[in-house]
Amino acid sequence: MLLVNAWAIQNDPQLWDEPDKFKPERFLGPEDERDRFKFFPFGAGRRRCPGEGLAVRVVPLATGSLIQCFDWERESEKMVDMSEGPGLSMPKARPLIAKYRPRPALMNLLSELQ
Ligand code: HEM
Repeated sequence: MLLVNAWAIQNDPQLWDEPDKFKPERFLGPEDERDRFKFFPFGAGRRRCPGEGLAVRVVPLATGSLIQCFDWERESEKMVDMSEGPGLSMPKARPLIAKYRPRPALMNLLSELQ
């Protein structure tokens, strides 16, 4: 069995400028020009994830809805601990605890969903 260390490639400072920084703009270029073996969250080749099309539509929709509908806060002033725990799917070492409340403009809409 061949196991590719995707984490090492996707965090390699020789491939990425400040790999540990949140810089979504690094992905703004046309998709065709991106190196498919430099960033591959859905794998590569014949066994690559068949759910990619669904995932790239549903994840932004779900995330956007949560941001649009609720105000979010950390539970304290401390920054979120992004340490990784053991496991293949890179779980957070400590769970994220956040506070949220519906945005006033959406109270009526959200109450109709029950
Ligand atoms: C953000 C969401 C997702 C991520 C990051 C992800 C990532 C991956 C990765 C890395 C693989 C292994 C690819 C390889 O071996 O090269 C995989 C395989 C697979 N994924 Fe996903 N996936 C996601 C969502 C989904 C969804 C929504 C579905 C189905 C509705 C799905 C179905 C599958 C299946 C069936 C395989 C096995 C393919 C095979 O072995 O031939 N995935 N996925």
